[in-house]
Amino acid sequence: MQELLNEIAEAMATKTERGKVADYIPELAHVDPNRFAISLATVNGERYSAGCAAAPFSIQSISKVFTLTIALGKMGDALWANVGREPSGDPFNSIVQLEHEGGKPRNPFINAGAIAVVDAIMMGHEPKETLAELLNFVRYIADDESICFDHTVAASEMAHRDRNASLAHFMKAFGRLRHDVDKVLGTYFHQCAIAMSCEQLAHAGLFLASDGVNQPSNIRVVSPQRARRINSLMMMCGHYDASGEFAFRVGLPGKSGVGGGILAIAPGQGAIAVWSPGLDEYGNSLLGTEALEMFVQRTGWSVFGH
Ligand SMILES: NC(=O)CC[C@H](N)C(=O)O
Repeated sequence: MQELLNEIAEAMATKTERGKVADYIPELAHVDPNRFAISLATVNGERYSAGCAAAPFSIQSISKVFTLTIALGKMGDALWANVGREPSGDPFNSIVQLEHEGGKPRNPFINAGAIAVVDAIMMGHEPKETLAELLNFVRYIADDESICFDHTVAASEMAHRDRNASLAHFMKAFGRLRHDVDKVLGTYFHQCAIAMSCEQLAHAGLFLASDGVNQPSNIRVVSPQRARRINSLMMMCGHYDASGEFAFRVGLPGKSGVGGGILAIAPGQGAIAVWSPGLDEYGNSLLGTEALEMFVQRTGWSVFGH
């Protein structure tokens, strides 16, 4: 397995077409597009990495998996009153469907859906309390107390919030958000600005590969049914309007972020985190997807087999 990850990292190092680093959040534009990392954490407790797998990066929308998990823990199926479970077929920051669909976002992984999820988690509390809860959860599932928010990235996104603010205000106008819009956005931007390495992310995702049980601690995080459902949502919606393409090429539940990370879950096998900052036109990591495609071709770990 170590050899395979080395091979993947070497293959990615030779690529000249590396995608485009996100610059609509100016702070993300400074990241070196030549960086690459891959980490695998298996359900048997094995760990393999190649590239700069200990380097933290902005996890961005990958955080939406963690907030969804917390929200389902707090309110269970009541969450679905305000967030749907269908792929949107539109870009991650699109507003168009909200108007026709009563302000209810299609799924928890597009921006509107994630903003609704964070509003649901707040439950009348202040942003800093919600963020402390989120950080504790992420540190717990990654078994790493060093994980932090990158406040510079959060501030950069707050300063350029017009698009996400539009989504939030629009939903609020439909009565979908309970809290003050700026407080919800501040919480959402910090959530997206969590910095993690591929090693930490693969560890954090392991409970989803393991029927809801964190490894190696053997502590249950969610029920097997909930793990299955979160994986289904990642498969159908985790890459926005390129979710079908990702399923076609990789065939694993996956969640991408505009920081260039992807967390992929191979149920019963392990969690794989990849990072390459350059994005394709849908905002998903170009080489991260290629690396995962190579990984499943060689391991046969796609949920659809070889
Ligand atoms: N796709 C993403 O990673 C988007 C997250 C980013 N924080 C945003 O709201 O635009």
